[in-house]
Amino acid sequence: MNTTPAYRLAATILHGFEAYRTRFKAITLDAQRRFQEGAWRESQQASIARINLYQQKVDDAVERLKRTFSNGLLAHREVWREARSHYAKLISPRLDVELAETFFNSLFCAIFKHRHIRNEWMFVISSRKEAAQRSGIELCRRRSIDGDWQAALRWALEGAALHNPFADIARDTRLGAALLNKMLPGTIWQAKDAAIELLHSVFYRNKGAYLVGRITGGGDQVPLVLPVRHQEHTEQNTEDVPQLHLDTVLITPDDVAIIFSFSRAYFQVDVAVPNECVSYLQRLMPHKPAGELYAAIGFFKHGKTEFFRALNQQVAKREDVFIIAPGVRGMVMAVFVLPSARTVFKIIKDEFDPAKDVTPDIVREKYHLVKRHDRVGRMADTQEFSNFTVHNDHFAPECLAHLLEVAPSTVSLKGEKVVIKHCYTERMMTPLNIYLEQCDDEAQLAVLRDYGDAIKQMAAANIFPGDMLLKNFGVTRQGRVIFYDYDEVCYLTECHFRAIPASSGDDYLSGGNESFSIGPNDIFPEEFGPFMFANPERLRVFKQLHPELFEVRYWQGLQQAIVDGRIIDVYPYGNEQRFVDAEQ
Ligand SMILES: Nc1ncnc2c1ncn2[C@@H]1O[C@H](COP(=O)(O)OP(=O)(O)OP(=O)(O)O)[C@@H](O)[C@H]1O
Repeated sequence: MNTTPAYRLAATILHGFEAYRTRFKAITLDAQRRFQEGAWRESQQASIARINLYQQKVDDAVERLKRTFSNGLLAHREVWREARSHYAKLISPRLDVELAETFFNSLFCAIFKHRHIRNEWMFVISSRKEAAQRSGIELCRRRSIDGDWQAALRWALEGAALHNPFADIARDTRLGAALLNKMLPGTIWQAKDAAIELLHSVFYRNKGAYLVGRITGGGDQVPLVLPVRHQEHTEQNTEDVPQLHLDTVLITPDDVAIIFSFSRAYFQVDVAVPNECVSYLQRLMPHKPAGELYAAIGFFKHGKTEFFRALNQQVAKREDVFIIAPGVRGMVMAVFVLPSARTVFKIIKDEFDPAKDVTPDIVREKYHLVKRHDRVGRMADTQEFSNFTVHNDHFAPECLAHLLEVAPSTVSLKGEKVVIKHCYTERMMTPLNIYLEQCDDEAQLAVLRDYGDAIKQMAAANIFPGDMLLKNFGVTRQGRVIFYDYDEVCYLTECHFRAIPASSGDDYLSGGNESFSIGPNDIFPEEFGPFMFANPERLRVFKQLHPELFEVRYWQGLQQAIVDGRIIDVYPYGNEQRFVDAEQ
């Protein structure tokens, strides 16, 4: 047996990784039961527990390393070089090699405080070529249509590992087939070789179970997602086994991409070979970076590894340079972008604008809060980086000068390198204020409706954005409005929604009226208008679309629903796409 310190180091890290994977799997596998029983509150807790799990297991493993090895040994980079090579051999039979490598990286970074990030000592580049990782495990089930789309949909639903019965599967498949008839390209609908293919794994999130795959035929393909939910009237009934229904059928790449969006909670889905599942999903959604798909199935740390590798490649291509983010500059964050990578980088400034009542620690805590919370398709996911290092000529000079000026404690020059001690990255969007200046009337109406929906859906998930200015929201390629400025977010239930007393006149905000004092959490929905829109015509349209947002009662009603434990549905597709009520 090999007992060299480097081998024992590798074996100890692997032990830590196995502990993480075992617990991750247990939480994930239990999603089937949670869905079966309609244990929605438990699902929310499981989701948070699984997000926190990674750091807990890294901390445990660091502790173990420190107990087992002397500091001198752990600080010796040559030992890590050897350990890396032992570890690569030890993990080679595994089906999740890439995740195991990321775990090794996490430990290396924890011990060396994110310094010395080099491929010699950790896995900056994966040790494995993709081709070597084919497991031979069957990912999908498949059935030809043979002219009967309803029967194929019945097979799709009944063959999924869902234990509850469908309330009316004939109706579900009839509606599903009718929708496919309307939406599928003729080349597939009429193809003799048309077939449905679905991943064996079921994707669970919130109150939904999603079957994911594709429809092929005539040399063509479309993605396919079948969202399954509990029948509404059985939901509260604890006596009966809840019955199921097919909620809609999604086949456009945009609709499917929205289901897998970076702005949603991660799926609970048991996948035998993560890398093969992600490759399959990428074939359905070619625009989605692998990193986002890893995150979507719960492996957000490995998503960060993939993101970092892709970013390095993009930077090396030198298609463009880092520039200051277009739009209004932040009072708290210095934001720059690499447009070709569709990525923004956010650095906490050394000094905040006096209008801001937060500290750097509060800002970090708010970003962390959002990371753990259900982002309901309305809040961008972020990755956190320490000691992010890039050659200085990758920056536009004015961008680098700006960062050095506003965040000198975070951004520094080391020779020709720019070292950024801490930053967040997230997907680049078009800031809503800029989008509104550029879009036509039809797009304006759609985006104003979605802006209000975004605020309502975050509120239903117990998040109040704090700062609802247009500049704090972005618009995705699919025209969805997403919130990205977290320094003032709080739980909706912590807010105190108030009406302005009739007698307070114009003095109330200045405190001129002594009988009317304002507390730190007081919020006056009647006053939202001028904060949101400088343009009165836009405000008028918005008020017509979302009048309730300006009413105290509306907000208080939502707070009560949250306190009562009513978990409000937020569908990752339009209400008009749902089959519910379709035949009534
Ligand atoms: N994901 C993104 N995509 C595109 N642009 C973005 C993104 N995030 C931020 N920006 C740009 O950077 C600006 C500042 O970002 P952000 O609002 O996060 O900073 P802040 O300092 O917290 O802002 P505030 O002063 O409103 O508190 C935004 O107004 C926008 O123009």
